[in-house]
Amino acid sequence: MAASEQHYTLPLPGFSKPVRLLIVVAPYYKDITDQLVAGARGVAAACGAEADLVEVPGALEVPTAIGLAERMAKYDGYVALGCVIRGETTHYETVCNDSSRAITLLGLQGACIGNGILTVENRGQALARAEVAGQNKGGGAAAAALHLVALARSWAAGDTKGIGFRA
Ligand SMILES: Nc1c(NC[C@H](O)[C@H](O)[C@H](O)CO)[nH]c(=O)[nH]c1=O
Ligand SMILES: CC(=O)[C@@H](O)COP(=O)(O)O
Repeated sequence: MAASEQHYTLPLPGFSKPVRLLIVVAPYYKDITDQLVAGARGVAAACGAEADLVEVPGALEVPTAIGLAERMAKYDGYVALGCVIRGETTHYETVCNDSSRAITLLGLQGACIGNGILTVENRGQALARAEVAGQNKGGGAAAAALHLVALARSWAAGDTKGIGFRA
């Protein structure tokens, strides 16, 4: 897969203090989310970050797990992974909208979260986006979380010329 189809860039190198990520995965479609997890772990390893993993039943529980973990203040960032495939009813909209909105709200409250919950029409779309050799959306979500961690750390250190700012 051409790297150009993997729509993310790794955060700038050089985390001086180890980064601890928590991957929260909803293995509703485990064969698909296993690819997302592999992609996220690959990016975390490439950036020297540690990554723990917890499972929840479905995408609707992912933000709750992140909120619980954030209160423990044990992790620097979070990778939300899952796969939501449209069914016969409107429940698809609920699962997609409520999980993504809750994750966004947690981010606005200061949690560094990359959202790799796929919201797709069918398995083919899911596989194309989950496969590490494909669009690697799990890797992209991990990169997003790490970018936010780097940004938060650079600003906390008073560095406004680092990541996120351009001279
Ligand atoms: N249909 C999908 C779900 N549905 C389950 C919900 O996420 C939730 O676990 C349930 O409503 C209990 O609160 N979850 C997915 O991750 N993917 C789906 O396609
Ligand atoms: C995304 C969903 O919740 C969906 O898979 C549930 O299927 P259905 O709408 O047919 O009940």
